Parts: sequence; structure tokens; C-alpha cells
Amino acid sequence: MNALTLPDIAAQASRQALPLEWVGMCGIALPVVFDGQRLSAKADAGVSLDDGEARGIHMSRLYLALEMLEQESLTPSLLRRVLQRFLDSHEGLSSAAYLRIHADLLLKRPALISPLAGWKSYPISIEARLENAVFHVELKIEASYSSTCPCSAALSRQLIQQQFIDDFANTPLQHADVLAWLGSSKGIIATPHSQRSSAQLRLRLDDFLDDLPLIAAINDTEAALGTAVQTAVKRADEQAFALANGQNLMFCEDAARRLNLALKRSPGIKAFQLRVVHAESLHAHDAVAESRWNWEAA
Ligand SMILES: Nc1nc2c(ncn2[C@@H]2O[C@H](COP(=O)(O)OP(=O)(O)OP(=O)(O)O)[C@@H](O)[C@H]2O)c(=O)[nH]1
Repeated sequence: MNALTLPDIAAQASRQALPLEWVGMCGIALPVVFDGQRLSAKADAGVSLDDGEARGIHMSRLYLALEMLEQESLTPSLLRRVLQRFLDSHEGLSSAAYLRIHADLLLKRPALISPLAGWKSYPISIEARLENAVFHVELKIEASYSSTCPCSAALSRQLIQQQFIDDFANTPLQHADVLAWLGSSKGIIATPHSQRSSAQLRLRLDDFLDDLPLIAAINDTEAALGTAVQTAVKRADEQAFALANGQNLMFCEDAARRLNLALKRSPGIKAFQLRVVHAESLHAHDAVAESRWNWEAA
């Protein structure tokens, strides 16, 4: 029997000569390592197809290069080496290589007061590209927090004052009576609305970093907002959370400004775009603010 040669369609000439900006595969299942954890990730791997005459790229070569990510911890250097392998395996076809990794990062977070802790999941994406020998990395991070409306808080306080006037009109004030009143439902006849909110960050990293500053950026984000969503909660923790919310009343504009200031100081970041989304309980729609720093220049 004659041995048949396998047809190689990708190596044929294209019927319509046209370069393409990005060709590759999206949603490749891949275990990656970061901060000592193995993450279940999805990768998008691609290259430019500069040679408009070539029918296709070699998908399997990109796929196999991803094996480099299985054992070694994710760093800018590792991402660059993977991208270089994409290019080396597409010599003459591609001048740009792209890799996106999507995963959930699990971080153990302590309770505010009690000696408890629990896990929080942060959706992250790492986007690396090597274009004409220039290497860039961007991080996308989503962190959830609580926001309490400052306007609603002021309106609630006014109602409480009004109730105080009604209940104590023309009566001499006794400390014990006021204390009891404050502890009753009349002392808090109105409560401000608050909502679970989301900070969505897109961070462009400095060149030549040794590590990906994912955890530092998450920590700086949560510290700036002051009301990160909690994990294990006892009553003492819930009370501390109520206090944190009361001390950090925030419109979406306030949250965006706080994050802008914090991320400018966060190490390893040369530019960012951020978006905060307050899933309002007052409305059926969201309040949203965006901010950028150095974005066009970087
Ligand atoms: N370029 C391209 N390949 C595709 C596509 N869909 C499926 N493939 C298949 O991906 C497989 C791997 O492609 P290659 O990497 O070129 O495989 P190969 O020719 O055996 O490998 P090399 O010898 O390294 O070139 C082939 O069987 C392609 O048919 C597509 O849309 N574009």
C-alpha cells in the first residue's frame, strides 16, 4: 500500500492575498501556576499573519508552546518566552504574537474582627503581546465591594433628626432617655441604600518587571475603597463592616477617584483604565464611572 502524504492546507497559497491582524485560538483549557496556586485558566493564543499570500498559520505550534505555562509560575519573563516561541515557530509569517490568559485568582481573606478567614475569587486576565520586538503586558482585574450612597445617608439622617424633634419636643432631655431612643427603631427610622459594586481595572505594566503585581493591585484597590466584600462573617465582623460602610459613603464618582489616586501609587503600573459599577438598589439600573491615567501616552 502506498504511504499517503497528509494534505497541508495551511501551507498552500491563499486565494485572496491579504494579511490578517490576529489569527489563533480562543478558550484553550490550560492549568497555570501563580503565587503557588494552580489555576484553571482559559487561554487565547494568536499571531499576526503578515504574509497575505499564506493560507493559514500553524495552530498546533501555538497550542504546543502553551505547555511552557504548565509548570513555571506566571511572570512577565515567562510570557515573553512563550510569545517568542509563537514567533519563532511562524518565522516569515508573523511579526506579532498575542496571549491572553483568563482565570479566577483565589485569595484567602481575614475577617474584620474575628479570627476567621475565607476565600475570595477575583476574575483576572493577563494580556501579553510581542509586536516588532516590543513586549507589553496588561492585567485585567475585577474586585467587588460595598458602596453606600452618601445622599441617601444624608436624607436618612434628616428623617432621624425629624423623628427626634417629634419625640422630644418640649421635654427636658435625659441622657438615659436619649440613649434608649438611639437604641430603638425610632433612632434609625430610615437607612441609606447600599449596593454590591464592582471595580474593573485594566492595568498596563512597567517594562522589565520580575513579577505580575496582581495581588498588590487587588490589595491597593480594596484598601482604597475600604469596603471590600467579606468572606467568613460573625456579628462582630458584620458590625465592623457596617462601620466601614458608614465611614466610606461613596457615589460611583468617589470610588473612581479613590481608585485613580491609589493605582497611581501602586507599584509596577504605568497606565490604567478603570470602571466602577454600582448595581444600585435604588434603581433597576447601575451607576457607573470611568477614569484613565496615561492611557493614550503609554
Ligand atoms: N490555520 C488553520 N488551521 C486550522 C483551522 N481550523 C483547524 N485547523 C487545523 O489545525 C491543525 C494544525 O495545523 P498545523 O499546526 O499547521 O498542523 P501541521 O501542519 O500538522 O503542523 P506543522 O507541521 O507544525 O505545520 C491542522 O490540521 C488544521 O487543519 C483554521 O481555521 N486555520
